[in-house]
Amino acid sequence: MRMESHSPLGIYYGKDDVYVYRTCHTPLHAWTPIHESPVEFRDQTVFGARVRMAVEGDAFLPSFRDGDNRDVIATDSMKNFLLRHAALYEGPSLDGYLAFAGGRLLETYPHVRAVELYADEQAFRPVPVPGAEGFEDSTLVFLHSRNEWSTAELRMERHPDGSPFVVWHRSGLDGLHLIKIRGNSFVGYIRDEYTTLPEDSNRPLYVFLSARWTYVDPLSALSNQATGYVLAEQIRDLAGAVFHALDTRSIQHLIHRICALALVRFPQLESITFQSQNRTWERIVETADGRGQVYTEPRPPFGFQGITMTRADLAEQWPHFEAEWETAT
Ligand SMILES: O=c1[nH]c(=O)c2[nH]c(=O)[nH]c2[nH]1
Repeated sequence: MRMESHSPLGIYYGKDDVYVYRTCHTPLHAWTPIHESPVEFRDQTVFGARVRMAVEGDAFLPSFRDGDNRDVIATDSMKNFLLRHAALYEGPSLDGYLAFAGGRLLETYPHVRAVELYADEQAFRPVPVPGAEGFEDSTLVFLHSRNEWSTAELRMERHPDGSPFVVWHRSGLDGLHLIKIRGNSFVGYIRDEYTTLPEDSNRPLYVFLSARWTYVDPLSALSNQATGYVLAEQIRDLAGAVFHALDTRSIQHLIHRICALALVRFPQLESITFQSQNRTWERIVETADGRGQVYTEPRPPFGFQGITMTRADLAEQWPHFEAEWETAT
């Protein structure tokens, strides 16, 4: 999910796909342990990101209108700026790195009115190696994980005194693909002359998920201590645990409960968004022993769902959610 930035003049430019790798970075701690996840920290011996940076400002109009490049920061220089600032960044989080680099960019180039930064984590996890007491994490060899990844995005502008501030910031999780092999139904929907889908009281459900969340205080994620940081791995595990525990009546039902529990578990979050796509496999045949099924990929088109839940939404929609969830699971 890569969004465009829009300046009042409708002009912006920047650099995309800037790959930043930094070794021997400090680990990122999961400051709020939750019942649904064993993850305590993210090893960042290899910290990787694919970054997109876009700048806006009236000062760039002459370059668009007249071909006058005197105020243009070459996008090649932007790439160098991002890479050099990866070495100078003292905090632990991807989000904090973006805020650091964005703030320094605004300080360095006073004619830039706003900067937007987006990053997809390039996850490298230690491989298990045999040690004296069983398997342990290698400190030398890391696996480039092609599975789900964390994201960070923010916009920065400057105060009247010239100092930079964060206009908005979101952390996220992309590429999460979860299959639940039974315990899902989809029944009771409108049946009319357009309906061909049979009701299913026990379907497998394969969903592609992505999430975005905002903090009550962005410094929880952006400061060099990042003492309120929510790891995307925790959101991933929470989504998996909710899927496991819930007899899902639809994907809408599932993502509502995931958002609600995330807000309960992480009081530092202001809102959470989940988007889903229904990729439920097509059932072909039962296995010979009658215990399993053979499936294949579904054909397009694919249904999708989305929800943004704020703390106020949760209080209004379901004031006793936490107690009811604990009782039900
Ligand atoms: O979880 C679902 N929600 C829907 O709205 C829907 N519509 C559909 O055809 N299948 C599904 N599944």
